[in-house]
Order: sequence, then structure tokens, then C-alpha cells
Amino acid sequence: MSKPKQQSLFEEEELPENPMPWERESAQDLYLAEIVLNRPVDRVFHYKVPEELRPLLRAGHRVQVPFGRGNQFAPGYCVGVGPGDENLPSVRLKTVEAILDSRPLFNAKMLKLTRWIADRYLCSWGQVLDCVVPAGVKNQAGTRMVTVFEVGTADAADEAQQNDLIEKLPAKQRAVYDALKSAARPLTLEELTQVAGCGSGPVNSLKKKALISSHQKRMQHFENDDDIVHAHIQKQDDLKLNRDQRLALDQILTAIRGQQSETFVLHGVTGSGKTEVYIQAIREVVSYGQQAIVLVPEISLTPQAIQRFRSRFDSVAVLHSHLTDSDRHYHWQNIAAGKVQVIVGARSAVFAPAPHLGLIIIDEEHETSFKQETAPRYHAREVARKRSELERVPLILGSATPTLNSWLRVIEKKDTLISMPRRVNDLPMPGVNIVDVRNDVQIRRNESIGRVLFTGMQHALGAGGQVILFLNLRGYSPALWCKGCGNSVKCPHCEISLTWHRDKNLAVCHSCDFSARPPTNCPGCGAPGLRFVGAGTQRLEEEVKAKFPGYSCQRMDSDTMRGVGSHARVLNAFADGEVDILLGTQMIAKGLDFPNVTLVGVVDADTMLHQPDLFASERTFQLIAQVAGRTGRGMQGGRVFVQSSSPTEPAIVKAAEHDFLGFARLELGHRKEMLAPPFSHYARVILRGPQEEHVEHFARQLAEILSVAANEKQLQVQILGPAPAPIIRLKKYFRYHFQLAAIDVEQILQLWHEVEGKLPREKGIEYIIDVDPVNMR
Ligand SMILES: Nc1ncnc2c1ncn2[C@@H]1O[C@H](COP(=O)(O)OP(=O)(O)OP(=O)(O)O)[C@@H](O)[C@H]1O
Ligand SMILES: [Zn+2]
Repeated sequence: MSKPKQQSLFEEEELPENPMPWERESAQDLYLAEIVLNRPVDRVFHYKVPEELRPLLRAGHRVQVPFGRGNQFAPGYCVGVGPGDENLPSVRLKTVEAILDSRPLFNAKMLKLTRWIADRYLCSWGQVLDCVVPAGVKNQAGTRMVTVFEVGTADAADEAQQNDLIEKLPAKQRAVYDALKSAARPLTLEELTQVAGCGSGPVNSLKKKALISSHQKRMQHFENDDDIVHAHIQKQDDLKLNRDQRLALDQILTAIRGQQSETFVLHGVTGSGKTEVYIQAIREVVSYGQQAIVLVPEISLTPQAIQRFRSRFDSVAVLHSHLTDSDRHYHWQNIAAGKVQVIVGARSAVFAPAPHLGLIIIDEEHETSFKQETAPRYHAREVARKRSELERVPLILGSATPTLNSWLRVIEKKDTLISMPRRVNDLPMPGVNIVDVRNDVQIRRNESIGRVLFTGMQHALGAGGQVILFLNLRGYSPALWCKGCGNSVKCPHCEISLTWHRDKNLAVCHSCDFSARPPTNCPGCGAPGLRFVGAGTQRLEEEVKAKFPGYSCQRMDSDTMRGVGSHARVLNAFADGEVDILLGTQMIAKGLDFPNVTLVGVVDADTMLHQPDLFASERTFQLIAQVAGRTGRGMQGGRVFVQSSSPTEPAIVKAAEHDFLGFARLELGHRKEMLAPPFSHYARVILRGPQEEHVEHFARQLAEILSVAANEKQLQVQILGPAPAPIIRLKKYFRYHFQLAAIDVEQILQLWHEVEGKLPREKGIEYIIDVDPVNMR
């Protein structure tokens, strides 16, 4: 079952060289548990299971075990139980202390899935299991221990004597006794005194007489029931599918009915009605009593999106980041009990403990937020793929701009393509104009809205339409620039320019949250008169308000959307037409469906383009195509203006032409030439430490060891680098990185396993490995 070599704790202890014969008692008689812990080392430890826990302990349980030399108690996960085998000396095995949950948290399939993640993303099984269980489940949030009472005790006197006692009870005690006797379950003191109409005195007296007993019981007291058991929502009928939707659904239904773990790449242009296909596919599995998981990017968990699911199904659990621990615990239990039909959530919802999973859907499959940036560094799409295989259920990857990764799998016929090339109701795709702003007088005057976009906005607003403006930089000015030395002011902890936030008059680092009053003189050369250059969303908002005084404008970025519910408020106001112009960052780029939006402006298409990043082109294409897709969703049509200084850049041109296929062909061509992903796999090793030379030196050392090992073991793994990371300094640490590259990811994994235990350590330097990274900075 488990891949890492099984070792047990006693190996860490000082053992007598040769155990005495009598110590070598038959290991066969022992009942052992395999336990993994939330530590970076991927090892399975053996523990003895005490007699009283034998009938209870199962694989998937969370347990308490003594660990390490000091035998401190630590939580662990039981991944197997059974008789010991003769190869395992029984001496010095430690004993499982307690089981922490009433039921196992993982079934056999989830154990397999998590084991796979540990292997695939080079982390420990314990880390994966610990990441899967929400904190609220671990600390049993929303529950508490209470004392409950029931009649009778274990050491009760004989019956005649007891009856005699009961006969003679004073009225109040008698009332308590009778109330308990007729109760269907044990009662808390509060309940009991209420039913019997007395204080706690009679209860205590009864206890002394051993006529009633008490014990501790864990009870739920979820506070946010109202929020979770959402107010009754007007149910809606499913829509009548158009031809493309029908064909798409039919293919999916065939896979569902055949219990096939097929992966579908649902490539549907923006506004083609993908959600309706998801919903009707879910309808099928729900009719069998099964559950569906729908993964969406966190920022797409808009009220509008949630409403779409809640108005169609009776029980929908939405797992978003604002949930309290107690909400999460509540959801986890309901999902595990099979009471939830549809689970909608961000990345981690891929682990929802649905007992009879029927379908997994990932909407906006191209979003980078499906990759986790801390250990375990899994990609929810790949985890979903594996889960679909283990559970034998289909997986749908939906997007208007699929990743090249998924697209290559389609070309190689590993996944099945479903195309929805038309918008619903035969609405045309919006016309897109690329506006070359290099000679625009307004842009040259340092404004953000050029002449063409300005005229377009006037026209659209004048005709009663709404406008969305997209700019992927928050704050007022992304740089404080010194005329004297030509440098911009950097964060003292990171190699990153500070952004000026005018509302609070702070210079802020968007990487580490450092903030300070902007300096008046250049910290580098001391010259006075720093200039604020470039524009972020705050400055754009100011410009819009000045240029369009008669219209209402709302900014949406992570600065304005801090409060719970603020997202919903703004989007509702926009839907109701109270807001004419919505401007913001990525937050407004995806999934929004407002038919009255007749103009979209991409204020600066080049921001993502000039990043030293393998994926810059792909991301630029996706973002522009997605933003452009927010318009022309109603009968009034729509138009898009894309302001750029690189108007011939293929990613921008192809997005303007709504030509995903053309873009994919072009970009895959480049990647193939470089043998870059998706034609190969990368694993990125990132090192950091307080001193640059040390980090660089250590990076070279590690790269060398890996290179030698690859040669020795004849593994086809190339080492690219090391080099300074694009952000060379972050949060006070210097950073270096290198890539392990291979056609077959297994070769990388094998190489890492080969050297992992033998890699040297260097004081103060930390390193991590990120398999199939999406973040190259
Ligand atoms: N068969 C149908 N008949 C009428 N309207 C439909 C039908 N299917 C979907 N719609 C409507 O079309 C609009 C667009 O659908 P939806 O938002 O699902 O598109 P999408 O493909 O997810 O787009 P995007 O990729 O831009 O998010 C929605 O308002 C939806 O209610
Ligand atoms: Zn910083």
C-alpha cells in the first residue's frame, strides 16, 4: 500500500544491539497501527494498538501518539491496522494513546488519493492528510463537551433496594427521575431542570443516591445555522438546452452512465452556457443519490454564481474562504453523511468527503489558483483527475481558454474534447479593437484612458449601457521614481517597487505588506522630488470620476473588497444598474454575466506580457479573452477596447480575434521547440537565506549533487540553472532557484527520492521543491 520504506519508531531510539530472546516475543500476536505524522519526512511509523482500541481503530482515523525521544503526544493519522509481521521486532514499539474522532476521516479511496499526492508532489503523506482536514474538523469547532444525565448507574444497588429508594423520593427528585426515565436520550442539566421544573439540587441528590448517573458527551452547537441552512430560495427549472449544449451533455451522460473515469475538456467560448451543461450533468448524478463537486476559483464564488446552483438543487454546500471553523466542520459532517448534493468551492473542495461521488467539475480550468503554493503543492486539476480515476467518475474541465496542458492532452487523445463554439441565443462574440496607445496624446500626458477608449465609453454610457474597465494593478501608482538616479524606491525587505496608495498616503509592498509614509527624498541617492509614475486602480478611479462626472463608478480590488459581503454588494448594485462603470483587477475579469455591459476596456494589456515567465503569453491571452467575454452578453451587443503598446503581440492579437485554436497552435509550437511544459515537466527548487553568496553557493551544490545522481542512475533529467529567482529578495531573504526538467515526471520523482535523504544541510538556508510550478517568480 505505502511506497516509502516502512520504518518504525524504535529505530530512532537507542536499542540494545541484540534484543534478548524473550524480548523477541511473537510479533505476529501484536496488533499494529501504521501511523503518519504531519512532518516533512515521508515515513510510516508502527505503533501497538492497546486492547481497548482494537475494535475501534481503523485506517483513516486521527489518533494521538507519543512521538520522539521525549514521547510528547502528537496527532497522527492511522493509514493501516492489522497483525504485525515477523520481520518487525516488537520491542520498544510505542502504543497508540487515543483515537481523536468518533469516525475515520478518510475512506480507502481518499487514503489512496492522498498517498498519490505525496508521491506526485514530493511531500509527506502526513502533510497531505493534515492539509486535507480543515482546522475546524480537527479542533471540532462548533462542538463542546457537556455533562449529560441518564437513569441508573453501573454500580447500582440491587433492584428491590433501588425501588424502595425511588418510592421514598421527595416530590422534586421524583419529578427529575421521572423526566429522565421518560426522555428518549440523555439530557443536559439545562434540559433536565427545565423539563422537571426545578433547580440543580434535586439532580445532585439523585446522583448521590446513585439513582442517576452522568457522563461527558460532545454536542454540536453551530451558531451560524441560518447562514448555512440558507433561507428558502426560489427554485428554478432547468433551461431548455440548445443544440451544442445538448450534444455536450449527451457525451457526459454516456460517461456517467458507463461509470467511466473519462476527462472531458469542455471548450466553450465565453457566454456559451457551460454552467447549464454542468447543472444538468449534476442533475443526473443527483438522481442516483450521488454527489458532485464543482471547483471554481475563489474570486468566481460570486453571489450570482452561488445562486445559480442553489436555485436548482436542494442542498448545496458552498466552501468559501470566509467560513468560520465551525461552519467548515458543519459542512464536512454533512458532506460526509451524504446529505449534500452539490459541493461548490475553491481548490480544497476537491477533497470534500462525499461518500458517493458521481462527478467532478472544474470551471475556469485555466486559473492558476487551483495550484496550492504551500506544501503540499498540489494542483487541484491533477488531484481531481486522480480522484476521478479512483472513484470511476467523469471529470469535466471547462473553460473558454483551456490551459495548453489540457489542450495537449486533447491533441494526444488522452482527454475528450467537447466544443461549444457559439454563444447562447446566437449572440455574436463582441468586436475587439486593439488600440495602439504609443502615440495617444492622453496616454502621453500620463492618463490611463486614451482617446479611443474615452470616445467608446461616452458612446456606450450615452446609449444606456454599462462599462467594465480592467487594470491589473492595485494602488494609485505602481512606482515612486527618482529623477536623480533613475531608480524606483524598493521595499526594504524585497526586491520589489513600492506602490503608492494615495488614500492612506502609504508606500506599500505588494509582496510582504510592508508599508510606510512615502519618502520625500530618494533613499538611494538622496535627491529630492520623487515622482509617482504609472497608474493603478485608485488612480484610474480618480480619472474616471473626473472624466465621467455624471456616471457612478465603483472600484473592485482587494483593497476595496476587504469586508465580508462587500463583493456581493457591489455586484448587486452593478446588476441593478445603480453602478454605470465597474473598474477593477482580476476580480472583475472572470465569470461575470451582466447583459447590459456593452463596453469593456482593457486599460493596459501589456502588464502581464513583459514578465520573465514561461507562461506570460498564455496568461495574457487568457486574461484578455476572459475580460473581453464580459460584454456582448445581451441583445445590445458589445465592444472591447484593448489598449497596448505591443499591438502586434500574438497573444493580444489572437485574443482579439477570439482565436483560441490559433493561439494554442502558435504557443504550443514555441513550447515544443524549447521542450518546455506541457511537453515536459519542471520541478522548481527554490532556496532562500539571509546571505546572497551562501544561498548561491548552496544552490550550486544541490544542483551539482542532483546532476551527478541523474547521471549515475541514468535518469533523463536535465538541470536548468541555478540562477537568481526573478524576485531575488523577498521578505528579507535572498532567493535562488533551479529547475529539474524531464519528459517523464516519474524520472524527476525518482531522482528526488534517490537523493532526498542524502542532501546536505546548510545553516539558515531553506529550500523547497515545487513539482509542475505555475509560479515562476
Ligand atoms: N439553453 C439556454 N437558453 C437560454 N439561456 C441560456 C441557456 N444556457 C445558458 N443560458 C444563459 O446564458 C448566459 C451565459 O451562460 P454561462 O454564464 O453559463 O456561460 P459560460 O459559458 O459559463 O460563460 P463564461 O465562460 O463567460 O463564464 C447565462 O445568463 C445563462 O443563464
Ligand atoms: Zn516587501
